Amino acid sequence: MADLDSEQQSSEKKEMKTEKKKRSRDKAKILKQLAVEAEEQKAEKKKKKKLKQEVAMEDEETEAISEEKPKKKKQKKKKAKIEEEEEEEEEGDKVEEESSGNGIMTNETFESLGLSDNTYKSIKEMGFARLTQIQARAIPPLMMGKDVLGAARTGSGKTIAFLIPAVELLYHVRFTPRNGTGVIVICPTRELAIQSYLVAKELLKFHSQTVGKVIGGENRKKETEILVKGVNLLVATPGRLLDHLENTDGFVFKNLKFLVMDEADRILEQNFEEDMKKIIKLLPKVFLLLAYCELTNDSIRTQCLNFYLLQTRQTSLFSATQTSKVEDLARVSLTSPVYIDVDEGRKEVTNEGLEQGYCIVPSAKRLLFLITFLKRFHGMKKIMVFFSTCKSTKFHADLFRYIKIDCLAIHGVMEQSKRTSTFFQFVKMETGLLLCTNVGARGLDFPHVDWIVQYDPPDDPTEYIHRVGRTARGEGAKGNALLVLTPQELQFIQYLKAAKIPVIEHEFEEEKLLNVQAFLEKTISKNSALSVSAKEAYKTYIAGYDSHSMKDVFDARGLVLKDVAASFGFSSPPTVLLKIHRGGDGYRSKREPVNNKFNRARGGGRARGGGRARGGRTKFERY
Ligand SMILES: Nc1ncnc2c1ncn2[C@@H]1O[C@H](COP(=O)(O)OP(=O)(O)OP(=O)(O)O)[C@@H](O)[C@H]1O
Repeated sequence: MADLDSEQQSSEKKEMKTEKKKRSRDKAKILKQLAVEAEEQKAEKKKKKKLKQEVAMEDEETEAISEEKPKKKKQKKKKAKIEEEEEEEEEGDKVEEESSGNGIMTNETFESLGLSDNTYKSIKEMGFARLTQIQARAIPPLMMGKDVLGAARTGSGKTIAFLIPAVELLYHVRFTPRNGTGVIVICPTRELAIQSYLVAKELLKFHSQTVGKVIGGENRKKETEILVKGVNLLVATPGRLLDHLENTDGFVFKNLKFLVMDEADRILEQNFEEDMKKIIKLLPKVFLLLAYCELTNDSIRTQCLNFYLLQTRQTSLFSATQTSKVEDLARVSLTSPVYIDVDEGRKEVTNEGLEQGYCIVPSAKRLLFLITFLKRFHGMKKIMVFFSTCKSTKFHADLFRYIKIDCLAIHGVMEQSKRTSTFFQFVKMETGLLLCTNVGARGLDFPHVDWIVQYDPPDDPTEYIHRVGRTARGEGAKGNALLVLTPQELQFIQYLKAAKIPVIEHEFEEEKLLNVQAFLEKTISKNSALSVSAKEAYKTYIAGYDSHSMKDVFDARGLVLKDVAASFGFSSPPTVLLKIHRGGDGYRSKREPVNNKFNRARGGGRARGGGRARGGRTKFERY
């Protein structure tokens, strides 16, 4: 037996060694490539800066002698101001980079946490040795039973920061299936719930406690069967969780001890708010029962009884961005919460390895710009492109496939099985293209994404932060982000800067665009399926635009329909019924004031009312 063990151990060691070698080889390869890219980018930046200075000088001269239209002049002024700020920031950044470290890791080890052997074994298998900052600061108080409000940048390991204490709690209280659910983790999207469920499953691999998920779009009957058998750690999306809480007999949740809201600011936005209120009302607030009958050691039993029966349900809220709503909930519902803001005082809210740029593209040229970009990087990089509506995502996917740009797509009006398989397909890809709505914006941990392209602008800086957070995740990781704005939308850059998001301008080079507008128009007009898809996309794009909450920047009244139509492959605007709210309160309510990160300005939180708000109007699907 001992021989077998040592044989197994040595073969495990060998496997680990080979795996480690492979990883460090991959890493070295990536680092080498990144170094080359960084050099190229540096040279490119220098060239651009010089060019900008020359253009600025020329502009100044022409401005002095010409009588420009006031609107154009205003835009130019705005641009100049932004450029000036960019340069100042670049200088400032250099000083900051030199003076402060930018890592997310600590020197603390998982061993130092005093975890159960089985949890520790899983963590070792996952390849983690040291704690990230949020883990070092959140795990100890959570394991002491405290409520935690945790904020840390995207990709910094928040998931296991709350899952490790959850697993440890279930283990120490000795939960069994018949005790039902002891931990619920609520996630805003189905894909994120699947991802977190898989991490929880890995952490529970050597434990006896059970794990499950309930998410919209999946087979409800199967979920019911699993819930009735007893799921100790349950990951859920809000709507489906509420459904089971209200309607599933045999779902035991009276023993709930720990509730986690991942992406809490999103979960507390308007379209989840009603569900969340009901969920919180239904869930127990005080521990009622423990698995103490199964404890054999009397003193431990007494300790557990004393400790846990006095406790209220532990609650924890996590996100990279926080809004006043999260703080309000924390104030009302959490018991003496521990506030952890890992990135307090950082000059930037996004990751250091992220190169962020924007490009001012005239509305009529947007599609050509995107196709030119994709043709350049397609097949060599892993790219995510964000659209504002489901129909627009679908149309672009249909079109790209037709013109032989392979792509995947994820949006809210797809069958869940297709969504899930697409999600896993993109996880596995080394290079590839994923078109998506904001279902892809939060929490998803696709490895090694090179580019995030925001083809349609985000609703606000908060959404921007989460979208770009799909790249440059983890210690030392790099990535690129590109925001496409029309000249009328330039003002959005000011909001990004106010939210501490560093973006630089990339020159729009019209002469470099692929000359395929006529080809696209012909292709779309000849293919009836594409044509219908394009019309739907065009219509929802305008409806989405009209409902934008930042009306000072994204005002549908400023759209030139002929140009918008061109970006959907039409030679003239198609005949569709458009309802633009000229007075303009849209379907989505105003943004919350910028008030993130525990009363510190960070991104712009905002309540959403778009999409299929419960009981509200169904206008178009944004997710
Ligand atoms: N201690 C660690 N050491 C190394 N890698 C880690 C560690 N903890 C987590 N990771 C890895 O870092 C990546 C990002 O983690 P995670 O998805 O939890 O980030 P997050 O903070 O929740 O991001 P987001 O805000 O986008 O949801 C994952 O691939 C995860 O496996």
